[in-house]
Amino acid sequence: MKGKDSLQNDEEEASSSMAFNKLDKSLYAPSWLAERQVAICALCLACKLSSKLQKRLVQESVITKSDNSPVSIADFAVQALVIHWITRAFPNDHFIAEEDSTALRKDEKLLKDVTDAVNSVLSIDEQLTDSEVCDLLDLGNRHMGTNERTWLLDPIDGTKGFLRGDQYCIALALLKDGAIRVGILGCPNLPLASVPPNSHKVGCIFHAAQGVGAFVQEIERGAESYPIRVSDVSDPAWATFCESWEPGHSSHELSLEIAKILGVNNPSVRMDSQCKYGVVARGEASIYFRFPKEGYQENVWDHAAGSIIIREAGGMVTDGFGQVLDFSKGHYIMQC
Ligand SMILES: Nc1ncnc2c1ncn2[C@@H]1O[C@H](COP(=O)(O)OS(=O)(=O)O)[C@@H](OP(=O)(O)O)[C@H]1O
Ligand SMILES: [Mg+2]
Ligand SMILES: [Mg+2]
Ligand SMILES: [Mg+2]
Repeated sequence: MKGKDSLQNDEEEASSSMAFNKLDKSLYAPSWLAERQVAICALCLACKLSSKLQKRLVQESVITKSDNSPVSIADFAVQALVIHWITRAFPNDHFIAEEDSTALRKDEKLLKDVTDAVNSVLSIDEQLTDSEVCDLLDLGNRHMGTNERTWLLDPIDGTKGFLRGDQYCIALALLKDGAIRVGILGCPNLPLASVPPNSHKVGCIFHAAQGVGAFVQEIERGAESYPIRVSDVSDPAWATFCESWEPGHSSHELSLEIAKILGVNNPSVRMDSQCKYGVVARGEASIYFRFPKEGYQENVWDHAAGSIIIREAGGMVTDGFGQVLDFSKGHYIMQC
């Protein structure tokens, strides 16, 4: 039988172990290392594939979706490839991705071109069939519970830029328990840095994880990562802002008007895709304005990865009312 003291000891032990558990959690917050490594690997391969496809652009392989936006072989092939890579490492994870297999299931030649493209960057023993490619694509369109680990994927963000031969990126983010935990942007046409010694190297990957920071690296597995910070310019007169290349995606007139009111003197940097978030995260521009037409609802995959990279680089991403963005409600971004 235990005396008072021994009970007291048990209580002390229990409370100290609770304290340890608390301490444990705060000291060893997840760094999402495995997820970052797998996602960076996936994007290295995906960037290799998209660069190859951008070089041999075949305009007849571009189709127009029901919302009038373009989609190419590259969008389908990259989505299938990235989902293939992530599910191999994390078979229970879910996805919300931009594309699906509907068009491919109706067009044998297009499906074959997409499967060939994916297989061109996979080893002989990993080759996928047409039907596996369709199934992988459709994994991006299953509904998930709000607490499930869910990857948000834009296989080619800035498809119009991609087709023009300009900037685009591959955007991947991990949502868990309602918040974005990891974000990766593969930007094959963006210089590694704007200043020497790395300005001549083209192509970079931005990556960030909650509480870990934001980094940039070359598009190469195992390449060294460099920490990045947003600009410390506080006087708008010295600020540079960026905005969409396409005036139909974001009003150039409105951003110019607001820039004038703020006293921004520099001309805007117009660039396709979430590459804009990367440019702001490493301090080459200080503001990203986006003013879509009234009624347009932003997709989660168009901003999730960019947002965490900005936040981890010391910046802020909000809607026009200063509210943080909610990525946890499905395809569309909600205001918190
Ligand atoms: N009407 C409208 N308004 C606002 N945004 C739209 C609109 N239409 C499309 N999109 C989305 O814009 C994504 C491309 O990113 P950006 O607009 O930053 O780049 S761009 O310079 O305009 O190409 C683009 O992403 P991708 O479809 O992945 O290319 C779209 O999701
Ligand atoms: Mg699109
Ligand atoms: Mg997009
Ligand atoms: Mg896209």
